[in-house]
Parts: sequence; C-alpha cells; structure tokens
Amino acid sequence: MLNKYARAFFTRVLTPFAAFLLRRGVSPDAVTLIGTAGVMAGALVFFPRGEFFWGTIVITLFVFSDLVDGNMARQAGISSRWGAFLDSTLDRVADGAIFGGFALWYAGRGDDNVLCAVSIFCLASGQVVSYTKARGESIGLPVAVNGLVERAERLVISLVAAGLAGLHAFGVPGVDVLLPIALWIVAVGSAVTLGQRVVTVRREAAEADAAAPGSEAAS
Ligand SMILES: CCCCCCCC/C=C\CCCCCCCC(=O)OC[C@H](COP(=O)(O)O[C@@H]1[C@H](O)[C@H](OP(=O)(O)O)[C@@H](O)[C@H](O)[C@H]1O)OC(=O)CCCCCCC/C=C\CCCCCCCC
Ligand SMILES: Nc1ccn([C@@H]2O[C@H](COP(=O)(O)O)[C@@H](O)[C@H]2O)c(=O)n1
Ligand SMILES: [Mg+2]
Ligand SMILES: [Mg+2]
Repeated sequence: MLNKYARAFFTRVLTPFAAFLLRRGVSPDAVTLIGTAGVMAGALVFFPRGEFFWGTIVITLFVFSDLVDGNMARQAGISSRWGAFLDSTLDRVADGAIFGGFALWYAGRGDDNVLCAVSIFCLASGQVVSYTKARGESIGLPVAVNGLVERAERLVISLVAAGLAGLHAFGVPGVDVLLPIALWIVAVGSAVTLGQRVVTVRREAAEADAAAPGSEAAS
C-alpha cells in the first residue's frame, strides 16, 4: 500500500536531492552501497544495546537512499539490470541487520526469548516474502500481488515503534511496549503476506502450465 501511495510523494520530494547528487558526480550504486552501510551501522551498533531512539534516527537518515538511488538512475537514464540486482540484494542485507539488531537485543540485555524468536521470525519471513516474488518472476510468472505487508510496511511499522520506544530511555513512560506490539504485527502481517503470494503463484503457475505444458523445464 505504501509502495503504491507514498512512492509518488517521496519521488517528488527526493527528486531535487537526487539531481543534486548526480550533478556532484555521485553514482546510484554508491548511494545504494552507502545507504545500506548506514542502515547496518545504525541497526547493529545501537539496537543490540537497546538504544532504539538513536538507532532509528541513524537508520532513518540512510534508509531513504533506497528511494534516491532508483530516482537517480531513472533521471540519468542509466537504470540497469545490475542496479536492480544490487538494490534488491542490499535491501535484504539491510532488513537482516534491522531485525537481527532487535533479535540481538532480546537475546542479550533485553532478555526475552519470545521476542527474540518473534524478531527472528520477522527477519526470516520478510526475506521469504521477497523471495517469493523474485523466484516467481524468475520462472516467468507475473506474481501480480503485493500483499498486506510489503517491505515499506515492515520498515515503517517497526522503525516508528522502535523510535518511539527509544524515548523510554529519556523518561517517557509506557512507550517501551510499542516495539513488541510492532514486532508481533509485522510477524503476523508477513505470514499473511506470504500466504497471499504463495496462493497467487500457485494459481499463476497452474494457469501457465495449462497453457504451455512442460515449458517449466525450459525455464
Ligand atoms: C520522537 C519520535 C522519534 C521517532 C523517530 C523515528 C521516525 C522515523 C521512523 C521511521 C521511518 C521509516 C522510514 C522507512 C522508509 C522506507 C523507505 C524504503 O526504503 O522503502 C523501500 C520500499 C521498497 O523499495 P524497492 O522497490 O527498492 O524494494 C523492493 C522490495 O524490497 C521488495 O520487497 P517486498 O516488498 O517484496 O518484500 C522486493 O521484492 C524487491 O526486490 C525490492 O526491489 O520503497 C517503497 O515502498 C516506497 C514507499 C516508501 C514509503 C515510505 C513511507 C515513510 C512514511 C513515514 C515515515 C515517517 C514517519 C514518521 C513518524 C514519526 C513518529 C513519531
Ligand atoms: N544502484 C541502482 C539502484 C537502482 N537502480 C534502478 O532503480 C530501480 C529501483 O528503484 P527504487 O526507486 O526502488 O530504488 C531498480 O530496479 C533499477 O532499475 C539502478 O539502476 N541502480
Ligand atoms: Mg532503491
Ligand atoms: Mg530497494
């Protein structure tokens, strides 16, 4: 939903910045790489120590690079298969760091085995949700479904909650429950999304096989 409705807004807002970077000779690949490194640093330095406010601030500063890199490539007319591959692959790395950071907190000083398991479930299910689309498309199917909780939703729900929960360290009472609630929402939402995508791929695969029996072996 966010990908559909918020992307146009962020494209308008970020286009001047993307143009500025291009004028300075920065490449889309550099933005992809630096953005991912920044997200990883924010997640893996701050989250395992329970510093959710500062971790979220750092991640937020870098995560929008994922919208800037593609914008730059399109403006410069240099969108490429390599760029698409790099972008999607590093998305998986960034997501692993974010939910891995939560898991490390709960495995350590956060001391909550259930929430550690929920964080790992969010990490794994998010990767599998993305894989369903990549694999379905690689065997020639349209995978014409996005589902309830895509990457943008996973990030916004968990990061808004982490940022607010981090205010607990500054004396704001009650906000620390927001992160566990968000992680449960992302976990359940990702499981539903996985089901939606698997059902769609199964239907599309059956239709494609009926139209051209045996063609899967070729692909
Ligand atoms: C005192 C308060 C303290 C709190 C401070 C924190 C505030 C900030 C909190 C959160 C900010 C979160 C921002 C998250 C922005 C995410 C942007 C982004 O990168 O989205 C990526 C997404 C997808 O991009 P791609 O097409 O490149 O990726 C594809 C995708 O990964 C596919 O995965 P799948 O979906 O299938 O699982 C892959 O299949 C594919 O391979 C891959 O290519 O981009 C978008 O979706 C575009 C829309 C972005 C919408 C961003 C909305 C941000 C909205 C609000 C943020 C600000 C909220 C502030 C709240 C403040 C609270 C106090
Ligand atoms: N280094 C890059 C990054 C992205 N691209 C192209 O942009 C598409 C992704 O767009 P986003 O708005 O989601 O970033 C991607 O599929 C590539 O076509 C690129 O060429 N180089
Ligand atoms: Mg991108
Ligand atoms: Mg991306």
